[in-house]
Amino acid sequence: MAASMAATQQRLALGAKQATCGPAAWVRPAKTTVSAKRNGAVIPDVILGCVPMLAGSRRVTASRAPQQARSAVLAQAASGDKFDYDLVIIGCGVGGHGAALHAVECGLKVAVIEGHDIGGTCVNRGCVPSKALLAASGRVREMRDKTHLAAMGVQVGAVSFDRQGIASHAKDLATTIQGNLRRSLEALGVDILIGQAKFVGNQRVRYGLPGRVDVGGEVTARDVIIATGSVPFVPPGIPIDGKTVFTSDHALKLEWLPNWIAIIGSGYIGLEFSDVYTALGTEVTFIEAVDNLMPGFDREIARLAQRLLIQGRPIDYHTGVIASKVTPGVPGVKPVVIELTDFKTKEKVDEIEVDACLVATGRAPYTNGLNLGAISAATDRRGFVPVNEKMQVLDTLGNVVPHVYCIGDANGKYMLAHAASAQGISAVENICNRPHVLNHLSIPAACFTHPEVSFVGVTQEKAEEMAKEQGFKLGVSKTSFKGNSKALAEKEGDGMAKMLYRKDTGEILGVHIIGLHAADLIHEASNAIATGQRVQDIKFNVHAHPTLSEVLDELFKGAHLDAPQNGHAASTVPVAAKPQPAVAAA
Ligand SMILES: Cc1cc2nc3c(=O)[nH]c(=O)nc-3n(C[C@H](O)[C@H](O)[C@H](O)COP(=O)(O)OP(=O)(O)OC[C@H]3O[C@@H](n4cnc5c(N)ncnc54)[C@H](O)[C@@H]3O)c2cc1C
Ligand SMILES: NC(=O)c1ccc[n+]([C@@H]2O[C@H](COP(=O)([O-])OP(=O)(O)OC[C@H]3O[C@@H](n4cnc5c(N)ncnc54)[C@H](O)[C@@H]3O)[C@@H](O)[C@H]2O)c1
Repeated sequence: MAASMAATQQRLALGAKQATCGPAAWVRPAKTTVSAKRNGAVIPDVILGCVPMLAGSRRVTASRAPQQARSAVLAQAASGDKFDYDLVIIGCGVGGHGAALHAVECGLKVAVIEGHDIGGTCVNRGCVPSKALLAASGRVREMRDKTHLAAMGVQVGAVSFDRQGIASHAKDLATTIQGNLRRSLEALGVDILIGQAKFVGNQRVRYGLPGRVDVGGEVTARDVIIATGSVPFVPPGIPIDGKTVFTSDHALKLEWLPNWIAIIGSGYIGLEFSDVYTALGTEVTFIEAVDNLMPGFDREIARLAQRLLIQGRPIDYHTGVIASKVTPGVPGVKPVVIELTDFKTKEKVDEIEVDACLVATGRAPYTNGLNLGAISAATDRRGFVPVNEKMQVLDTLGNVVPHVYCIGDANGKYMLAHAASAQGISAVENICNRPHVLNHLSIPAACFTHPEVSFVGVTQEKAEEMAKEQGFKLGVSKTSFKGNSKALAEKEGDGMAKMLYRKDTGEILGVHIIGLHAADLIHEASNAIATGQRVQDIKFNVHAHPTLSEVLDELFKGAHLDAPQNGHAASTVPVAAKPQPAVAAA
């Protein structure tokens, strides 16, 4: 999203003069244009009197305001088409927003329909506020770590924080980013329609708000993208009271700091909140269904993460158990009671009492009420909308539902903000008849704990399976942050990086990093995978010294193929010899 926001600013600075992609005829009308074409049809000058409105500010309207009605008419007149819009996007989270920006750039006339708040989960209840909490609490942790500071000759007095101040930082940031997103859409002439949308047909959508006859309407579009996202998944037997038993939706408000909190689930949300809570003085107990913590991570990285993020902090854990029953409490008066049941035997094994309980057991698609039956589609058993590799929605028989696409959390392929946005861009490319398939194995992921964990591609366990099945030798290269000058200057030598690659072809299968700024470091690897760079190419990249990026430099240089490959990229020259810390390569 940040990237698309930056791109928006850039485009605005350039005056949004002309579409930078799409068929030459798809030139987007801009304020300064005197004549323009849309989908090949010339827009008469008389209509162009309205064109500035397309590129100008557009307010959210309760009903189809005259301005929106006019632009819909304009779109029809312009294209000679029978549709109000080229593209309607249902849901305006980061996925819908990314798709809308790209569609405008491709010259499409676009509307988004949003039922709750612009920016969706990521901006209002996810990435953005959680990273604000992590930033503030991380600062508290750092400043309270006297040993760490003393090792650099720094002394600090007592460090205090204001809980409400931290909570406000998160809320204010969400509000700011939400406003930025809205303005970026308005400035590009995207119509923002408010209401819950449902299909009437493949190319016809109705929207409105319950109990509000003044809100809503019906629009038609040549293509429709479903981008309705997800909501917290709460297992049966767990009543959410929003005070003592809650999901991330409530936790992000940081309304109070319990002395002791149980976190059900040790995935991304569980880990990031354990980082926030322990930094601010709360003790944590993890309850994890699988036999080990962080089951989604590469095993070696999870073991190191356990040492760096769990041990030495006020955290204990129960693994292989589920919270079969949770009874809410009353803050300061009555504890929350959690019954633990063995995940495999289903026998009750324990009962714990805590001040609060955060349920972080995954997310469920928000696809209710879309009336998918009207387009002969149905969700899968878990509520996700099935799609093919072009993000086209599939019906119950696996056939493409014409003109309907689904991106982001709602299709369940990869529940990350940047994945939603990338899928949106991919869907728009396909809508514009430029076949595009997103390589999901090149999408990076990061957990913003202190230190951070990041990865791209497959885990070592999966790579070993692939090597066995496909009969190739797996290469494993590893480096440590302990050998990196920049990390040592920061007294942050804890961490490692690992690369998995094919020893025969040099193909990079996965890269995993845990350590300072791992979330930023992963992109060299993810971009290499996306662009098909191989070990024998990437090891000639040059990295500034001293930077953390040299952790990856050493990782790439430490990879060895079975047989020397012919040549490397012509423009690269082997880096000048510089002392390289020892690198372990399998
Ligand atoms: C606590 C937390 C932290 C996270 N941190 C990160 C992170 O650091 N990095 C990361 O990559 N990901 C993170 N995520 C995941 C990320 O938020 C999601 O992957 C992302 O928001 C998905 O985007 P989306 O556009 O698919 O859906 P959403 O952001 O959920 O947006 C969907 C929108 O559609 C609207 N909508 C739904 N149904 C309808 C309808 N019928 N009509 C009209 N509108 C409708 C909703 O109101 C919503 O605004 C985090 C999630 C959580 C919960
Ligand atoms: N930094 C990030 O990118 C980031 C941060 C937060 C959330 N997210 C996204 O949000 C989504 C949801 O995050 P999450 O942490 O809730 O889900 P998750 O899938 O990452 O982890 C859920 C964990 O809960 C465990 N679990 C499930 N049911 C359980 C039960 N009944 N009892 C005990 N344990 C149980 C699972 O084994 C798993 O370890 C993720 O898919 C992720 O993509 C991303």
